Amino acid sequence: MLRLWVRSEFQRAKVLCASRAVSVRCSGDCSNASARAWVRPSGASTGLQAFNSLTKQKEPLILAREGVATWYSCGPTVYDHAHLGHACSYVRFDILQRILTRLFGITVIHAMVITDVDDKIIKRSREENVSPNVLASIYEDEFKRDMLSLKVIPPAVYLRVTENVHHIVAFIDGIIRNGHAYATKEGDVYFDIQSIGGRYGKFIGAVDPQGEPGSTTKRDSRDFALWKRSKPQEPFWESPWGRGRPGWHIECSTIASSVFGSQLDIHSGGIDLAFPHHENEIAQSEAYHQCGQWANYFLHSGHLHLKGSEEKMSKSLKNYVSIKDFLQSYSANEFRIFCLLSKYRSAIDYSHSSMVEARIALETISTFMQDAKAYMKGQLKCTPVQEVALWDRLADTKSSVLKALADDFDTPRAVSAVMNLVHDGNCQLQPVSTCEGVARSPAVFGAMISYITEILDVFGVDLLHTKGDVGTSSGRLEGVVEQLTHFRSEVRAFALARQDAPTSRRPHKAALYPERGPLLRSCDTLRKDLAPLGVLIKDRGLTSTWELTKGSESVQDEEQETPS
Ligand SMILES: Nc1ncnc2c1ncn2[C@@H]1O[C@H](COP(=O)(O)OP(=O)(O)OP(=O)(O)O)[C@@H](O)[C@H]1O
Ligand SMILES: [Zn+2]
Repeated sequence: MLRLWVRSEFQRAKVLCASRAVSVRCSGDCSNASARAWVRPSGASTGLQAFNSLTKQKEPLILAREGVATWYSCGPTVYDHAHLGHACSYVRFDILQRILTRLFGITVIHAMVITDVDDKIIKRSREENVSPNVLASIYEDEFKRDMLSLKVIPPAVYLRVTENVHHIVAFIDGIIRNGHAYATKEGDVYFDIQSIGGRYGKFIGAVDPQGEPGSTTKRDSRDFALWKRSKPQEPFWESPWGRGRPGWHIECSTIASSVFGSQLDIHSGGIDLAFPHHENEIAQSEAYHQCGQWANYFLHSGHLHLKGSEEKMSKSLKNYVSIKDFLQSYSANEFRIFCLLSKYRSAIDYSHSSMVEARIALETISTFMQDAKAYMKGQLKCTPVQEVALWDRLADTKSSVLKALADDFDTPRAVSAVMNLVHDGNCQLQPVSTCEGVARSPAVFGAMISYITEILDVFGVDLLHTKGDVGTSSGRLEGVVEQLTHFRSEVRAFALARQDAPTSRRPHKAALYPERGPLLRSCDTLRKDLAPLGVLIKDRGLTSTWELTKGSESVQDEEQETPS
């Protein structure tokens, strides 16, 4: 339903954009400096705007094939534990992909490389006294498991560099034949930056392109390695230039091209990869394919820092929190909310207090959902609800969320719209002890519950399993809590039953049965004892509801009328 509504909403914008689109053609002249300007792709507009690092501004997102986005992302270099910096980048892009798929009806075809041969892998494998293959495969498996535990949808394919070296050799050979790379007498191959003239430098920005260290026979200090001759004891492959292994940048150009051919809609990665890695990928790919614009959109995510640190979290700086350690204290849902609360392009500070903020936001939503359900079931009795106003607020929220997400995936704005809806819903749920004859409006709360569940599900936040996040992964355990609460409710209702006639001490109200007092006190004790264990029981008149929390709750004594 949500998707159909969205599609019709964006149909108009789509037609307008498509008619303005300019076609991108392979110029065949990669040295033409004027070809540096970004050209709006031809194809189908999605109605979204995305910030394109190639133009440093928001551009209409236009896909070569209607309803399909080809998406390549640089994966990790697997020589150490995956950390929260990785989590941040891959969860943020996962959220973007879910938005495209679920809200805008776009099929995302996502391919990711795993860098499993590299200087750092070789160095670490020597330190650990294991082979580079074994080391890489241990950390690759761990990375994939960590991504699953963060509920990141896996790409359609993961591709390892070591399984694609034959493609890489052929790709380098193609670049040499096109006149954009050269082999040295030592057996290295370098990209010839001067051969592409002014086309190099899309992402340089403030960075001074010193170039990487390498052979003294490089033609230009900025030339970078496509192929490195192997040193003793290093892994190697045979090639026309002798034994060696691929440079870092060439793996992405080759592997992206082997999956998607000469044209790509979206390329993503952390902002640290923009220069030189993505710059060099573009140079290689356009030199190989002899085209003017290989990838149409580059999306870069901001860095995660430990709060107060200038440096990004990274393996090489050893300033990281591993994903596994993080998940001992917080849940995947909470991490997603933490990510959603900032724009994907912003730098983000990680700290306990920022996680507490995310936790509180999630609990606010969960508590509203529980209360709204209790209201629907008639367990929570409330003053009359302004139903028409709530329906209007719901419709406004849907449209604000959609507008925010179509505007370069503005998730903080979308979450804020949802939180405002929760706030307004809460304001309407004013409990009363009796509601005889009061009109009820369960349907509008049902609609709010459905929408909030659905939009959070789009973001990958699974409210149904929020309970599972806090340590009760088994649905059976939830069943036990349900039964326990039900039993307690019956005992409590029995203890709160009143004697038939008013007594002289309480002439206007029938008294409770004094001998049932201990039962009532036991019900209170059970409620208080369960709270630190993460089970929050709420008594609502004669019935009770429950929800799972993080277990830090302390419960006040209920003002019960204890039988004397
Ligand atoms: N702190 C971070 N914040 C956001 N994204 C990050 C962070 N660290 C790494 N990434 C992103 O994760 C992906 C994989 O990065 P990579 O394996 O190079 O991690 P790394 O820890 O930076 O490693 P190294 O320290 O060896 O460079 C890249 O897209 C990178 O931009
Ligand atoms: Zn890459």
